[in-house]
Amino acid sequence: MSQTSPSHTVFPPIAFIGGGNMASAIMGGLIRQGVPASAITVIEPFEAARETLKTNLGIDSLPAATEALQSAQLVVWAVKPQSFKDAAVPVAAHTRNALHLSVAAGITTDSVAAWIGTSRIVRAMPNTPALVGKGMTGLFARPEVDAAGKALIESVIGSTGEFTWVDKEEHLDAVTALSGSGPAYVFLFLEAMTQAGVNMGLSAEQSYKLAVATFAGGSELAARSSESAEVLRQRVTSKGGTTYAAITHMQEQKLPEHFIEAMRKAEARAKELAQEFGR
Ligand SMILES: NC(=O)C1=CN([C@@H]2O[C@H](COP(=O)(O)OP(=O)(O)OC[C@H]3O[C@@H](n4cnc5c(N)ncnc54)[C@H](O)[C@@H]3O)[C@@H](O)[C@H]2O)C=CC1
Ligand SMILES: O=C(O)[C@@H]1CCC=N1
Repeated sequence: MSQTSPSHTVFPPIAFIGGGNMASAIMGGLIRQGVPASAITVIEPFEAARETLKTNLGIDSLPAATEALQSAQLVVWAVKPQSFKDAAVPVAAHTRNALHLSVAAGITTDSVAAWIGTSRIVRAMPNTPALVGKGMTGLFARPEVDAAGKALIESVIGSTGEFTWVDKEEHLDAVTALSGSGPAYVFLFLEAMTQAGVNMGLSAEQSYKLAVATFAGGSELAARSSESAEVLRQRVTSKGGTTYAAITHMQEQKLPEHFIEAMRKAEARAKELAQEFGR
């Protein structure tokens, strides 16, 4: 079940560990909901990233963990999986009473709990369309997270788009392969469709516009329709027509099978990340 956040949420003080792409997407959502930049504490060691946060979101960030973290009731972990363990050491002592939200791919909540000394953890897998309020996020809560904690997470993540809860933590690896990495698949298709248009004589600009609008329109039609993607596809595909020629070639080349196999690779990589960078 997909949901969006309730409106008129009052957000408590929130800290972000890591102020890169994903953190910025979530902070942008919070700011759109009316959270003042001054209510957000960010630990971000790299100066260039701190300047970007200031310029884009008006947020002042700190280069290292300080006692300022103690006021945070929610700590959002948005560092790379390989940086998580090192980042946790200086933060943990200040944040044991907070609720924690990790967006790191692969890293299990068992690892996070061992590093930060509390089990009040929600693990999330967002995606970059969160930057424009069109994100899709998978969420998993440990049993130690109560209903109020889950409601807070729904408000924070809901400010970036839609979300769905999974009952088994391992399913977040599937979510990672599907919607977490998924925007990159869309962009790869956009690149290929644009190139095809150029090869057939269209300008790059016009070709890209056609491709982007086709993805957006196809997605919107699927979202609003009660019919399956297969039926919607068949509606476009006149027997012996142009679409039939393209789809038949894709099926003969086993494009769907290759695509499914590629997503298995992403899921497997998420599990490897847990092994490589977990506790
Ligand atoms: N980019 C994406 O599409 C998605 C990313 N994720 C996850 O989000 C996490 C962050 O990814 P991005 O935002 O793309 O990476 P990013 O590289 O843009 O941001 C990570 C930030 O963490 C900072 N950092 C490094 N060491 C730190 C430390 N010790 N303390 C505090 N901050 C530190 C870096 O300077 C950097 O600005 C990753 O774990 C990734 O798996 C999840 C879903 C989608
Ligand atoms: O590629 C990655 O590892 C991260 C997780 C999902 C999207 N980006």
